[in-house]
Amino acid sequence: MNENRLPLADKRQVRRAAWALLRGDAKALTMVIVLYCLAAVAGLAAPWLLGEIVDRVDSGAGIGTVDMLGLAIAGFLLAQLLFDRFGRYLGYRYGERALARMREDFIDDTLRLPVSVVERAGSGDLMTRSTGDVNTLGTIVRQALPEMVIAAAHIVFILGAVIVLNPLFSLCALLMILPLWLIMRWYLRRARSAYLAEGDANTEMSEVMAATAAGAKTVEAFGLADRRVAAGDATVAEGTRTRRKTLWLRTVMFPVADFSYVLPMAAALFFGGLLYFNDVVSLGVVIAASLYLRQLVEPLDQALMWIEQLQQGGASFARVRGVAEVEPDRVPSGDEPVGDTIEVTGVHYAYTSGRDVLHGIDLSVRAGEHLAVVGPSGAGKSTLGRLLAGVDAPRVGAVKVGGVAVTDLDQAELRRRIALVTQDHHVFIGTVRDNLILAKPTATDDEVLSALGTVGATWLDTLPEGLDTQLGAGHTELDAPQAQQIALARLVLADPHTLILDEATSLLDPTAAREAERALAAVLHGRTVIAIAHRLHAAHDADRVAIVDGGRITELGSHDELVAAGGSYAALWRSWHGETD
Ligand SMILES: Nc1ncnc2c1ncn2[C@@H]1O[C@H](COP(=O)(O)OP(=O)(O)OP(=O)(O)O)[C@@H](O)[C@H]1O
Repeated sequence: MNENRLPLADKRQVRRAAWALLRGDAKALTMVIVLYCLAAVAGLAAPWLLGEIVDRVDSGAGIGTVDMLGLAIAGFLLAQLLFDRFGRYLGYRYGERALARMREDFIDDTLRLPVSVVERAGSGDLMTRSTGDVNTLGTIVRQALPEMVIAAAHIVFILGAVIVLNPLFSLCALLMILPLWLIMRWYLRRARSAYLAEGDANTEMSEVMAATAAGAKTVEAFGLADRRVAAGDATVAEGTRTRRKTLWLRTVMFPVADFSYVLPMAAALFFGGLLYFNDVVSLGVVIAASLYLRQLVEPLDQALMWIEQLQQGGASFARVRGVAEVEPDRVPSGDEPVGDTIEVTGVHYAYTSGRDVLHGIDLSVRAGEHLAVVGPSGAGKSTLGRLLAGVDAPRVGAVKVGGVAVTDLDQAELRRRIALVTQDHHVFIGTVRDNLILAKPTATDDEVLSALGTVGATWLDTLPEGLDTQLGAGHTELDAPQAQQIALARLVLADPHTLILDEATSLLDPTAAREAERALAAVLHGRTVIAIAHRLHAAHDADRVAIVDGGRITELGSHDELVAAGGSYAALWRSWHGETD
């Protein structure tokens, strides 16, 4: 497995998490189990009462007794129905609540993940866990779990009833348990890989067919028909082979299971008959025991049906819980920064060990200074930005704010001081207000409006419901400059003293960029700004410019100083200036 992938929870962690999930609503769960047990107990009455009827009629009882016992059977069946109905009702509600708790925990765990871990794992991994795996768990918690508990309650009580009736008959049940256990073990060991292979073969088959159909003209032009037919034949052959394998598994498993189901009843009738004729048990007991053993079939069948799902659920739970097992990438030291100066000393950084992309960066940015970082593609500018913003920690050296390493600060504390602004300006589904107050949950409407005013978001007045306007897919959609203004207004509300801008305006078209830069200028005012810039005029306006090349700062000074020094910045400036002239 890719070492950057998010971890999987091990068996012990899955067990602990499942237990915590079940215990989270213990009262409701107890109630559900009690109702299921009552339903199972009520279900035991009918076979026993039928046996009683036979015994009593055998010993000369009249129609009145039969009527009374028949009525009792009806009563117990009704009770079973009611217990079962309320048990299921509460069980499904319990399942929904457990699922909601699990989803909330998953979101909490996801939000706690260090940014660098998510980036390395890739968002696809997290997406699969939050969709596919959470849905699988939904089916388990909603359906498989209640059905398994119901089945387990029935199995336990039916076996208990058989033992109470006559322990000899419980041996008949064993006749079924052993072959069932063996065949299921045999089946489950092979089923997973066989079904996965069948799925893969199906995918391969449709891909080859689709490619042949899509490229029909090319196939014809180059006379590739025979080769494509051969490729198609090969995938069909593989599809047939894998299907035969799964079919074979089923044709062994189902008959053995079906045969196992009838064994106890047949044995109960055979041995029961012998015992009856030897006056060891009454006819009623034989009938009741045979009916109980017949009753075992349904819950066992259900349990077997869900076992495979539960196995899949276990794998999904390991993936979902794995997110909670990611270690935090920092432990806050509790030190309070003194002042807002940023100091970078002797910083080296490598994405892959042994290959540094920053080779000893020293830099001091005083509070309120505007520093532009320029340099060729791949020079390490963004990497430096990430270290300054505390997303990653340097391999060697230190990045400090007010004398404290940025990665020694608690995440929330760090974001109150330093914010990284990139090209991504996400607008969340929700109202305009929701989109803004996530930067400062306590912000009043006046503060929100003032923040939007600062970044020149005059379009707010044209929205149908002002701050209450719903944004996002299916609602009001904002264009790129508006989305950027939302992002900038969030910064105004969050009010960090330092902003790291990583090409924050480069994705916008030039007209939009000018507008955005005006908004940006309003936000930057009075803060320390480290701007990774494509456009040299941003460098011209900065207090100082740092040229990063090959993972080192090669030039550092004011625009005028660097132009006067006649180095690479001066050359760049001359060529850019010349071009724009
Ligand atoms: N996630 C990553 N994993 C491995 N290497 C990376 C990663 N991100 C960047 N690099 C490498 O680190 C070096 C510096 O990249 P960085 O993105 O910091 O440069 P940059 O100066 O910002 O470039 P650009 O202007 O093109 O964005 C490059 O060689 C790049 O290939």
